[in-house]
Amino acid sequence: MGRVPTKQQKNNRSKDGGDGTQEKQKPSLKGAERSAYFARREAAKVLRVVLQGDANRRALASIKSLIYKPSVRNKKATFALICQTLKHLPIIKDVLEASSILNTKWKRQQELVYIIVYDILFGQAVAVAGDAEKYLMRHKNALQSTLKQLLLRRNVKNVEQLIALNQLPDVSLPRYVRVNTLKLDVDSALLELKEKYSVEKDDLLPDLLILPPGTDLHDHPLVNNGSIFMQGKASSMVAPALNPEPGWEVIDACAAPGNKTVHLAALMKRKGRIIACELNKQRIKRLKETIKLSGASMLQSLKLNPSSDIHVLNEDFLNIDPKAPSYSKVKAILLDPSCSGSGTAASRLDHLLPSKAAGQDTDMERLNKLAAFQRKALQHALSFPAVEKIVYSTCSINQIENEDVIKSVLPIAESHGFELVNPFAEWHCRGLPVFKGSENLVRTDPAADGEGFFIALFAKKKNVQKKKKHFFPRIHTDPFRTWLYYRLNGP
Ligand SMILES: C[S@@+](CC[C@H](N)C(=O)[O-])C[C@H]1O[C@@H](n2cnc3c(N)ncnc32)[C@H](O)[C@@H]1O
Repeated sequence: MGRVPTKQQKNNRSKDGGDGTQEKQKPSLKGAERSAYFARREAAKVLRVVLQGDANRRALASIKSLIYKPSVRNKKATFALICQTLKHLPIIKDVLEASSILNTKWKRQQELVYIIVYDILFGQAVAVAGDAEKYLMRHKNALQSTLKQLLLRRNVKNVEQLIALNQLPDVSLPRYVRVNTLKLDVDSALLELKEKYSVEKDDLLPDLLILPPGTDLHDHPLVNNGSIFMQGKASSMVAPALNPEPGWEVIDACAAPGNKTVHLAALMKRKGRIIACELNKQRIKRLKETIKLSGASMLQSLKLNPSSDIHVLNEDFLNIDPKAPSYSKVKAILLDPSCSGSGTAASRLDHLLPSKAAGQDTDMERLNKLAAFQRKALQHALSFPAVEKIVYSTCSINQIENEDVIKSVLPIAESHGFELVNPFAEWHCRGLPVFKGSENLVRTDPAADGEGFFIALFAKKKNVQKKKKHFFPRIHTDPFRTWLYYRLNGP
């Protein structure tokens, strides 16, 4: 399975066999056996992070993003091994439990055990190499006969039928890439990609290109040098929905990893200022990397005010004082808060995770907490004095995080002079019809569009903007106009 590691890679291998645990001795292996040995340990490391994140309901990263880290060398083999192991995990766990072969030592290395048991029961032949392989291969017969008994008990003929009992449909998405116009124009990107792939322009977003499903671009030079970003269509719709003008000051309220921040920078054509606010210190690093890769420049201080830059702020958005002079000119806010991620679960392969198997993700307490934060953050965004537009987005399909949030803040938004507007008139999929005006909301459908996103755009009513400029300053000196103003606008 996979490539033989290079000399450099061999030297770089950690002394612990890659799974965080000491193995007595490095086995002397050759060729494919050696590759499989290391792929299992790389896969076990990623699987540990994925399963721990899933168990805590706090995933630090998706399977794909962990695989694409430079530390994972044999990406293809490792990815396949993790997906297959996760797909078979309920069966593997049942077999291990029923066969009672794991003592405390092996339970501490359970991710590596899962991977090896996958290979023993369903995958490739396992060479007796490495302590874990040796141990599990000694129990090969017990594992195989326990699996047979399991199939009998569940009344299925084969493993495929057992898996099919709790599987979600496969999603086969086109590969979308957003051209980073800070570095490359769309036609040049199209030409370069066309040399190798079949590529089309998207009909809604001018900087988006569509490639066939499964196109593997993670090592493509245009991706590596930041000329294109592997970003889905729904995610690429959020910054254009806000459509900030070059020269504006904009806050990206929940910014990391920064895909939408740098999209804003591209749309603003290097003119204006973006404050990229992110609470999580660990994610600030990712945010800065994204900005660096995009070619946008980063500011160190909010006080400086050059023509175009991104200022990264490690801060709770809710703690930013809207009345502070530094924010007095903020004209637009992009609010893409933490959400359940239910709309991108399939593309992130979350359906393979234990907590999501058989549609168990109905943790209402968590959803209520998320919705409470989303409402608070949106209300906070509405209180910035000079703001003219706010875009709110989630990658969730849950009404509680979407329409319900908008409905609950709508009276406050209207009291600040905002209305809901429709950012993409021609878009086919709209918000759930749970209040008047929900036809302005944008949804993307996980089945038809591959991902379930939600976008709401608030804009200051035109007459409010105008009156503030021309009419309001005079109301103190003209009683009739003061009366008329309040008649028309309310208190
Ligand atoms: C959905 S992600 C944003 C994705 C980002 N807009 C992009 O397109 O790359 C939400 C982010 O908000 C951050 N966050 C959560 N609560 C926050 C808060 N109170 N203030 C600022 N950032 C917050 C999370 O750490 C997370 O990085």
